[in-house]
Amino acid sequence: MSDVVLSVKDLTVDYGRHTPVRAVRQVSFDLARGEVLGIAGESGCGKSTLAYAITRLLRPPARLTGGSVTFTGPGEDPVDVLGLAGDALRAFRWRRIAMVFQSAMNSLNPVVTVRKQLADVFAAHEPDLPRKAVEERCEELLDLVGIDRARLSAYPHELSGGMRQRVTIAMALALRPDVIVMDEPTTALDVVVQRDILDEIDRLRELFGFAVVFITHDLSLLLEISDRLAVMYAGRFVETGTSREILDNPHHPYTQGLLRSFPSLRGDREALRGIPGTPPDLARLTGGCPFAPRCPHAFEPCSTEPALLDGVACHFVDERVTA
Ligand SMILES: Nc1ncnc2c1ncn2[C@@H]1O[C@H](COP(=O)(O)OP(=O)(O)OP(=O)(O)O)[C@@H](O)[C@H]1O
Repeated sequence: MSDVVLSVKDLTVDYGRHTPVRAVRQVSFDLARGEVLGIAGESGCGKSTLAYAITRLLRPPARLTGGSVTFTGPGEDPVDVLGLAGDALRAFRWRRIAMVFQSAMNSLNPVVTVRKQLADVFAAHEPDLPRKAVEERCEELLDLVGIDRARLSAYPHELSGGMRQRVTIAMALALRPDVIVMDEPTTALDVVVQRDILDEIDRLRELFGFAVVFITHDLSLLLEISDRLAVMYAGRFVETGTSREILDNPHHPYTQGLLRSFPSLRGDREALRGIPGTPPDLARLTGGCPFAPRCPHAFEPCSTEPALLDGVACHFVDERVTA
């Protein structure tokens, strides 16, 4: 049995047709069953676009223009996710891959009770489930995410931000998916609530064994919760490795800069230094390394874009390795 539940190869997404902006450029990764893959990068680097592409939630003007996404359930044949349509696609979402978005308020309907929002997932995907069984499943889901069952009758605005995010996690868990894609799920929450939710996600993952693609700009948070990490810049993965490798020995100058930009949740206190400059405008990429204008090590070879070799896309690193 393959240990890989999701395999993404050379995925490419453009916005617009005439002068397209390439927001995701040839991204590839394998996600093992039960593993947490963290994807880090600054605002606008294409993280959300990648998440939407994997879950088939892209909307125009975004277009998938290349690559493949393959899902393999335990003991099952691989499924070409990009080829799914209609009922097959609807059945696939939630049941196999679920998504948790940054803003719980945007994914919850403000005029519908928690009970009805959870029950709607079952109505759509398990329409034969009797009412009583649905009620029990909704209660169990709230138990799982640590919310009192009495809150089933609440409307989203009656819950705190942390509770609302727990409800969206409960919804994602409803059909016991194999993969949950989480896009900045804790960014809008204060640090203490953020910590509680991360612990909760970890506990639920231990319990159910789903794999997680966890997306955030906060690299230090990802280092804590991820087995493996991918650092994204200008639509591409520029460094990949285990969290340990990246924490102990970051190679790419951008990864090094990101690590200095966030306070470590553990370890020594160090002065924070941001990365000078701003991320590139994806509509104006020149063909060279997109990080070169901000890079302290930029030199002549950076006028061409480096390939991702042995987990890092950087001419300066390549030169040191081969020197
Ligand atoms: N609706 C749109 N139309 C045109 N271009 C878009 C659109 N949405 C995003 N883009 C382009 O795609 C790029 C990637 O956006 P995306 O939202 O995926 O980045 P992100 O890393 O998730 O950022 P954030 O953390 O701010 O959400 C943007 O920099 C922008 O150039």
